[in-house]
Amino acid sequence: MSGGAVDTDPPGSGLALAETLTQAEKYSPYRFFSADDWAQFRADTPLTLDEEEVRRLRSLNDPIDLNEIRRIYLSLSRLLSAHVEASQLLFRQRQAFFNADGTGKTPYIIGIAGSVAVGKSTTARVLKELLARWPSTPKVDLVTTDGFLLSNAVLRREGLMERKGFPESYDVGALLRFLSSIKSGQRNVRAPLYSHMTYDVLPDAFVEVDRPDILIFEGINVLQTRDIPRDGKAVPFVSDFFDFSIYIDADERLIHRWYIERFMRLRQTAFRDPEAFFHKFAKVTEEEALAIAEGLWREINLKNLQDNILPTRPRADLILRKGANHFIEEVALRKI
Ligand SMILES: Nc1ncnc2c1ncn2[C@@H]1O[C@H](COP(=O)(O)OP(=O)(O)O)[C@@H](O)[C@H]1O
Ligand SMILES: CC(C)(COP(=O)(O)O)[C@@H](O)C(=O)NCCC(=O)O
Repeated sequence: MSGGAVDTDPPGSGLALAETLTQAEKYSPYRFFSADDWAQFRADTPLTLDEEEVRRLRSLNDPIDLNEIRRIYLSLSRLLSAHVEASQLLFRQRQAFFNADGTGKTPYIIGIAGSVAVGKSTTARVLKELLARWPSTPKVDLVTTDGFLLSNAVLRREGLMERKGFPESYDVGALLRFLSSIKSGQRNVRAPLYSHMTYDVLPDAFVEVDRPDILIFEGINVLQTRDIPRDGKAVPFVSDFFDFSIYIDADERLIHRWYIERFMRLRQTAFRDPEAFFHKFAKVTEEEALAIAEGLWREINLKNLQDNILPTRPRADLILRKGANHFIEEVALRKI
């Protein structure tokens, strides 16, 4: 990441504006933009969503609005359009290089990573809609990695219920088989589904992915790596299948606040359902609920963020850094 020997201090991978606008940017693999500068790159990209559609796409507790789409997401959509077009051109050039006749191009895969409660789902859904409305009307699918979690029965048996979301709680083999099938151009590839209501993977429920032009693959773990074995039997990382990756970032204290606020709102909504796994938390006092949310944050999600998610940030092609209220304040784009 440091780009060779230099006399100065090695660049940090942090995104604090003060740091990024100085010496560090010169040696960093990223170019940094304030949200206002980033917004200029939307050029004449049309706004294809309306206020009502944005309301429908956003998650609980995420105040994203049309202005934020205009400010951040139109430039991102334009950038991704350039990347997808370049990838299609490269594909045709490769075909010519091999004198191959046209087996179709396989899906362009965009990974979206970041902490629990940082708002990955909203970003993924908004991008899906914007990309699908390009003039070329590509088919865009979205898959989330929670479907690849081990079932609660297995997690309990292995003593991993308190480690949900940690690397060992996913069926990594299934994740890799899924992405490998997609990238080899297979049709009707099945991805398992997760329910936040039952807090478990859904038995026998799948979504079928049938050769989309673009697949958005979203989850906390998508940029994670593993130790490489010395016996030459290395298996790929999930991100080896990505054409582009995005990390949604924010100060740990903000994400903490968003997690707690969301939990307290879920108590008044989703947890009210007697079928909900967390229904018991709708019935305790406000103070008890707060203590439970704080415990879940501290013991599971914060640890996972610090140990397994944040360390993957420097692997992303693009980092969207949020400030208070979920609004993006800074953008870092990997130099090419
Ligand atoms: N216990 C829960 N019950 C119902 N919905 C939930 C629960 N936990 C999270 N969600 C919803 O699931 C989605 C994914 O949440 P999460 O994995 O934390 O990612 P992010 O907040 O980055 O999108 C969000 O839309 C969130 O509001
Ligand atoms: C299901 C999750 C691991 C997120 O999974 P992802 O889609 O990012 O793979 C997370 O939302 C979660 O439930 N974490 C467990 C701790 C908690 O209940 O907050």
